[in-house]
Amino acid sequence: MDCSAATPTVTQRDQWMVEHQVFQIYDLFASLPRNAKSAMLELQRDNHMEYLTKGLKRLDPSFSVLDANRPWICYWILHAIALLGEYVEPELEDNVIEFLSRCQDPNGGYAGGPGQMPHLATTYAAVNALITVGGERSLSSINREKLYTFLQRMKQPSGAFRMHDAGEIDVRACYTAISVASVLNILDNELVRNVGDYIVSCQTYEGGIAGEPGAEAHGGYTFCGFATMILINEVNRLDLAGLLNWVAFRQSRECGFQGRTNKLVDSCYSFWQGGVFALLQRVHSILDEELGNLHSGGDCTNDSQQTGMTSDISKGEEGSGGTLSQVDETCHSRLGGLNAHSPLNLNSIGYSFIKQPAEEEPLFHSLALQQYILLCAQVMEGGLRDKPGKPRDYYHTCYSLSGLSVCQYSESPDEDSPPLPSAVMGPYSNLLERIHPLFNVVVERYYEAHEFFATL
Ligand SMILES: CC(C)=CCC/C(C)=C/CC/C(C)=C/COP(=O)(O)OP(=O)(O)O
Ligand SMILES: [Zn+2]
Repeated sequence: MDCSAATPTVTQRDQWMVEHQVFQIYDLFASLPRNAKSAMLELQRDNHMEYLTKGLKRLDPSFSVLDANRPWICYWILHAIALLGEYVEPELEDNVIEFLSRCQDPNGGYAGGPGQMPHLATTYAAVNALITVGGERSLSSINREKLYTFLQRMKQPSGAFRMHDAGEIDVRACYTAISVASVLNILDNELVRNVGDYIVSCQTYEGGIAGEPGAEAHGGYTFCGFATMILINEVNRLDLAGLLNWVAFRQSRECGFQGRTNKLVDSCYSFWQGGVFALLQRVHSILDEELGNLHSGGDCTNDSQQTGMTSDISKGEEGSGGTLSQVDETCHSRLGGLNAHSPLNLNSIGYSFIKQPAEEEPLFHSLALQQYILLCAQVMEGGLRDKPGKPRDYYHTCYSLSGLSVCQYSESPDEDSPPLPSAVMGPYSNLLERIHPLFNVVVERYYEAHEFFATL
């Protein structure tokens, strides 16, 4: 993924061409009889599996040594397979573990390929891929001590992180660092220090979050910044009402999401923007409280008594031992997130977050987004694409399916409430596995990793 090559604002003609192609598909769909409609909406599971498995087999070491993206390809493919509720053959899993171990730098972190420079993005991809494979051999292949040293080295005096030695400082770097530290149970106050200041400085006048201060709000960075703020327990420092307003307007006439204002719809934003909604559903009381403050002039002590907030995300796990959160119910601690008085178990935030039921209905049009993914992004022969006219690829397959899963579970407040058929567009057999929206790994695989690393 080349994030430095952002394309300029689209012309009206580009927009019309995409709308034309998409609406032609919707018109055709509308004209079909019932059974043909349902065939068109069906997730082509077998074809997706064939496309994904072929890709994994091509990852073998003879693949170009210059390719710096292979941990990403592992993650995109393995996660897509996991979303489909499938497993890969043990031999292929062994190849992945062995290959990623060769990408692991002796001084910590994962590079894009063996012998290359460790990088935070490929570290995130490798860790998520190994969690998705699961099992003792896969999880114990991650050198957490060295990884912690790598994260410390990437940490900047300002609090933000660099992607790699002498690399760029941005919101992606903050998210990938905090996400891996959290899931591996090595997150501490030192890594968290001032990250929140940096992310807050990246929230723009539009309400979304940019890659760096002064840049344009974008879905990819908004997801990264928002998820980071939750993982470090400082989410209430963001302007959540502004964020919600910005992301709500990113669902386009074509029913999918665009990444930023005046840009084209693209299926990968089904996750980057859809994931923001999944997170918002679980911090809704904080949003309500911010809105209440706006209207009441800001007496947040009263608001805290009304909503009982604070306690939710930062409470930690019951009975997990160690330093469970006793965050005091003061305005300062809630708005400041971490402070010296709160012995918060930072590493339990991801777990508590997913265990707590969603507080709100989805605030985007879930069925419309599913329609875009199934009718416009799905390639019937296998794989998913950005939009009609584009070729399929593993990145869009992974993030379209992640977004589809977010949609399907968007009305199920917790794990004990499986989605109703009305929440799943097309046949119920389209139902994917549920993800943990802070990390984007299938929730069952996340639990296994959480338990494994909690005991180390
Ligand atoms: C975890 C991790 C590393 C996350 C990365 C998040 C992410 C997708 C960031 C987006 C980067 C970016 C500015 C793309 C714009 O490309 P573009 O101009 O081609 O696309 P656009 O027209 O849709 O904006
Ligand atoms: Zn895309």
